[in-house]
Amino acid sequence: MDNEQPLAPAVESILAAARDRPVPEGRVSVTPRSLPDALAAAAADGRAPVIAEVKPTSPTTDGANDDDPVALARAMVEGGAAALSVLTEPEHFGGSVGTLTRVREAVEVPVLRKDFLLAPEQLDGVEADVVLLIARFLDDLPGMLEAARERGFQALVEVHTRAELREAVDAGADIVGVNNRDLARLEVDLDTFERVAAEAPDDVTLVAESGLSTPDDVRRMRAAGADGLLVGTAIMAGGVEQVTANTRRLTEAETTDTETNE
Ligand SMILES: O=P(O)(O)OC[C@@H](O)[C@@H](O)c1c[nH]c2ccccc12
Repeated sequence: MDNEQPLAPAVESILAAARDRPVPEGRVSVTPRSLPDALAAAAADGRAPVIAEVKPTSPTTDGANDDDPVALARAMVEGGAAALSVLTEPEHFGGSVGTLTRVREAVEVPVLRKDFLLAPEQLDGVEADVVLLIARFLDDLPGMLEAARERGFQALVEVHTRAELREAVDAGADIVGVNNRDLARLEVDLDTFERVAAEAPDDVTLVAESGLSTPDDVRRMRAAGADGLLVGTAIMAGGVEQVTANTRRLTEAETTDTETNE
């Protein structure tokens, strides 16, 4: 555990709930859809490689989006999303593992399980193509990475600082997300990705996470080396009838038309 600044109270509360969650029975064994391949295929197709996130609510969002998660997910894929992320944290993000299963059955793109997983047994209980591992919360990151891979998962290791990036790379992470939101103040700063990504080895798949809302943000993160862009709030805004357009606006950020129009 990396103790820089104290965590925000909301994050402490999320972690306490994560520690208390019942351990799922059994053990999953996944045949994953490749996230790096899906991101690369989108980029080769001229689409900005967006991972669109089904996030009904969050500690930094007002209210909740009650639209059907499967309808939202389909709308995101229709808008060109290369992959999806589904919150499964129940108490603070309105997620569930059942939602993830239904979404993964409904789409063909890779699906990331977004949750606060602290121990290997918590990886069980639901299949996903990718699991999120947050470096700051894991005392034994290499152990969690190994446990994830033993079950067939790909792992997206989330970092916020250069020190955490080194930790992730040393642990053998090959997909790294840089969260622009800091877990101490819950504030977003897009410089974070630029600063941290500059230090990443070339063979790591890099994902820029949080706070991306405009085509300019997408182009900025791509210029700084992002292979993927994780976007929740800006895509969820307006509900299901808006989601396809919200997604398309970002996936088309790199086409000539969009650039000349803005
Ligand atoms: O809604 P945003 O700002 O587009 O962010 C999406 C995603 O990065 C964010 O939900 C997130 C990043 N890391 C997390 C860890 C747990 C829960 C959520 C997250």
